[in-house]
Amino acid sequence: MSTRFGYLGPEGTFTSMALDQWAPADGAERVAYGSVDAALAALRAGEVDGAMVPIENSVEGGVSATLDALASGEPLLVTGEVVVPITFVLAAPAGVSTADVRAVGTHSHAWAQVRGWMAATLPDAVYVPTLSTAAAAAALAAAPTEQGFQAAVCAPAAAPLHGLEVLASDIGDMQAAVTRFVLVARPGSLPAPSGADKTTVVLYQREDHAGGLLELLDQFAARGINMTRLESRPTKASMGSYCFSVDVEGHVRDERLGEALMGLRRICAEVRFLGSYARADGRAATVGPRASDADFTAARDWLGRIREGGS
Ligand SMILES: O=C(O)C(=O)Cc1ccccc1
Repeated sequence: MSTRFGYLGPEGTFTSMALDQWAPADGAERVAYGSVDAALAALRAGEVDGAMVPIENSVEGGVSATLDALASGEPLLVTGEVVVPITFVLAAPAGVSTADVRAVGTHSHAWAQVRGWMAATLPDAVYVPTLSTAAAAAALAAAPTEQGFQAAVCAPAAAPLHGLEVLASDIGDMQAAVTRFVLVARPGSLPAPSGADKTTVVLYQREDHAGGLLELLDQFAARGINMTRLESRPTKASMGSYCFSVDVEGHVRDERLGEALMGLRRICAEVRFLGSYARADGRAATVGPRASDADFTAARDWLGRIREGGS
């Protein structure tokens, strides 16, 4: 049976490029969805076997739609990550020039990354949000006069794909911008440790109290675990109620991570495990002093001995 991958479409989004990178031109079927929520709902419903969604951008930060959809609802697991360099073009149907552009359609994360260029080049242009960058390009190509915008900000490859011409290239404010995408699956078997892994969890506190976040983070720090991302997201239950979405280096099968998660399970109202997966850059985890598997196993063996009256 071939694998079916859902993704934030249509073809030509940065997410579709992440999927190209993850599953290059093998027989896997690809199904485009209009939003992150739709792609993850299709995965939960069993329409697809995996879904590629954007989670974090080096300029604009976390993708709230993805963080929130993973933090609640039927459990899902991240099974891999892909990092894609991001460059943007301004694209429009043939015959439209930069001087004609009064409004620009694109994804909110793309707009945030070209704001400086827009302020300098098209200071009066209005931003029109679309569900993805390629959705703006596809809409312009299908009905150029009905969108309320004359140009789209999208990936360079999306312009020819959707029959648009490039008015300006490389319009991103930060040359080195990258976006991190995750491949999500329904719960099942975990990827085996690769030696260079990351683990993602969402932590829900029991009650608000002084030092509460410090207590959570200390579970990692005390066991020599390096954190690579920390975001607070509203739980949506009431004003001021937050959960914490955290990436740490290592695999749940690592002794230090297993012990940290047990510590968190004791002190949190809920710990949502979102997966252990190979990190895109292949960099091995930085492990604090005396926090290797052998160190933890030796300490546990010692405890076993003294419990039996030994030393
Ligand atoms: O809209 C897209 O092309 C996406 O894949 C989401 C996105 C938007 C801007 C930067 C990175 C990802």
